[in-house]
Amino acid sequence: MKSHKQIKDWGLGLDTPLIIAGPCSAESPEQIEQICKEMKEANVLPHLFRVGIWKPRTRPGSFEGIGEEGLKWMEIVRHQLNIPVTTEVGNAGHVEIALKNNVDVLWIGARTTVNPFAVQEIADALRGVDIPVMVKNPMNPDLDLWMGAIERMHAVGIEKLAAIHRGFSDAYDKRFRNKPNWSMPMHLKRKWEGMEVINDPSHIVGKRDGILEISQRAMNFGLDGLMIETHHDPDNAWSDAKQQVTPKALKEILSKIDFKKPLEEQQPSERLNDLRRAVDHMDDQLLDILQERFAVIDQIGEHKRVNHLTVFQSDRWKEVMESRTQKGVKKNLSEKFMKELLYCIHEESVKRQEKQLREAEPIKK
Ligand SMILES: O=C(O)C(=O)C[C@]1(C(=O)O)C=C[C@@H](O)C=C1
Repeated sequence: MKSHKQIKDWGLGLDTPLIIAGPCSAESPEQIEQICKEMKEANVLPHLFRVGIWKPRTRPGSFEGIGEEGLKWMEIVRHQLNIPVTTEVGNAGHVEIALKNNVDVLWIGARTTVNPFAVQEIADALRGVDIPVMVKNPMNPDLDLWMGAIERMHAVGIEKLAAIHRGFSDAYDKRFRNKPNWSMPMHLKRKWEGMEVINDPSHIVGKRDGILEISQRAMNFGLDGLMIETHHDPDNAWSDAKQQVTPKALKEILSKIDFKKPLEEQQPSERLNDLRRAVDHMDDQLLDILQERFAVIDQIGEHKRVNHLTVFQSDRWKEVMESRTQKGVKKNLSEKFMKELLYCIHEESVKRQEKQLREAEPIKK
């Protein structure tokens, strides 16, 4: 297990669920001042103020960020709100400037995570520096690439680490700007014990509507915080105008979310224990049934071997797939689940039978 420091141990007085808010891009000192003022007026104080200083844009010609000057304006945030500040770094030069300007937390963006050369360059620039780093998922749903970027930070001694789920680029599904993949953060948490994952609904949804829904889903899945782009005048923002919300709207969103309780705060519940015991029992039954099914599959395999039949029987398989899927759907199981389950079972059947053939009939040389 890789040891790292969780958000509460970053020494910044932060805790989960971590709320990060602030504009997509720093535009002017007046803009930063106004956002802080409206956050105070709306009585919504994020734990961490986000700000984009260098913006990786899809096409040249869009606003590419204000640069170092914008970091000087972070004094306004410290003065007005007294909270730490985070910004995105995309190369070693950005790291140097961010550190010089006392940025408290860095994040690595999706377009950078995708490129191990860039990530390594950032890691090398951070060797020996004690600063928290949050790593956004890469553009494409590749868990190893995401983990690899976090590992590169860890390998140079960065211990204060977290991940950010901002969704994945999808050529076909245009319901989202970046489609969420809720199993990916769960796999990350399983593979890297204790890794906290913040959700970025703004980049997932790409517009104001839907931020609440996606934030709630993130909490339902047990994610550890939210990063929501916030601007005093979203429609006139220099970047991501459609997806930013006002401080007042942020307050409303946060007040509607049902933040789930951490495990340690939950009351031990007899009802939950009873239900879990029932599940344990049913899982045992499922395993017995699977064991029996594969015992029959092995007998069919032997029959196929003796009679020189192929392992894969497409007509039979089609029939099994269709009839079981229909039955499953009638029992309120989703078609997608049925297909994935049956596909998995079939794969295993075919592998077992092929292994039987391989082991029973060594090829004569
Ligand atoms: O019916 C067979 O021939 C089987 O071996 C069983 C089975 C299955 O798992 O249901 C496995 C492989 C075949 O492609 C079709 C079906």
